[in-house]
Amino acid sequence: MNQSLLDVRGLTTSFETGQGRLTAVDDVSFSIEEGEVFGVVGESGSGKSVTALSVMRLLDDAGTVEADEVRFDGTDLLSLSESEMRSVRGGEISMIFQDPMTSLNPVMTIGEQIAEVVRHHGDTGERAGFWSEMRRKYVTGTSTESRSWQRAIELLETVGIPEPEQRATEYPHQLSGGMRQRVVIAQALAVEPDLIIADEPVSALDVSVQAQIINLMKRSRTSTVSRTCSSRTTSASSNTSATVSP
Ligand SMILES: Nc1ncnc2c1ncn2[C@@H]1O[C@H](COP(=O)(O)OP(=O)(O)OP(=O)(O)O)[C@@H](O)[C@H]1O
Repeated sequence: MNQSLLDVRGLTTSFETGQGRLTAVDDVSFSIEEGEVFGVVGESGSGKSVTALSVMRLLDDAGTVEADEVRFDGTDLLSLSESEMRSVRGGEISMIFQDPMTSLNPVMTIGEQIAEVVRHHGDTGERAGFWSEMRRKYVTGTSTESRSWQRAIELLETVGIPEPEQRATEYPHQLSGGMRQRVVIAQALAVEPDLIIADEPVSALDVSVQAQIINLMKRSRTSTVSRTCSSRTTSASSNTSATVSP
């Protein structure tokens, strides 16, 4: 049987509210193939964000998520423990939100924020260990810190930030909105994800910058770092699923 990268069947998410139970996502099913751009479209409040957050298991306790299946690369996401799910979020699936300020730490330079993601990803991948780190530092002369910082600068360059070495030392408030969103994309790419879920990644940006960011995301899909890019560019009514092929 041909397996999709992400298979969602019968996803239903509801919230307990003061006015009773609200069903925000009602029996939604869709599949995303490797390399595919998938868009969810619908009016405001129709459940697009809640769909993405349900798949990522990022809803607070108020939300109840039920589904016949939420399977990513063969793994049933609903059956994973919270720590297993955290490693999926920090590795195979990245999420980009509408407002980059909510994703960035205001008191940390952007270079350090990306480098931290690179280090974390390296840790989960290769599990360096004290002696390998010492060998790297004193025999090859490169520490994990300097390699991850270098990688952060490369990623800033990839997402089109001018003078990346200088920018890497700056804080989020020193960047324009478009640059901040590029930084968030660089962070998302740093984990070399198989799937990027983007929740209106450009709606807070100027029209000309929107086009640049969309093009950047399209390019990342065809590069070796990111095989699949799922993008929610507009809004979907509940019970609607849409597959948009590139
Ligand atoms: N934590 C919550 N508690 C209660 N209701 C919620 C919660 N989160 C979302 N909702 C409700 O779920 C419904 C769907 O919200 P959602 O944010 O998914 O809409 P959307 O399609 O992304 O809208 P928009 O395009 O405006 O961002 C809305 O009615 C919203 O009020």
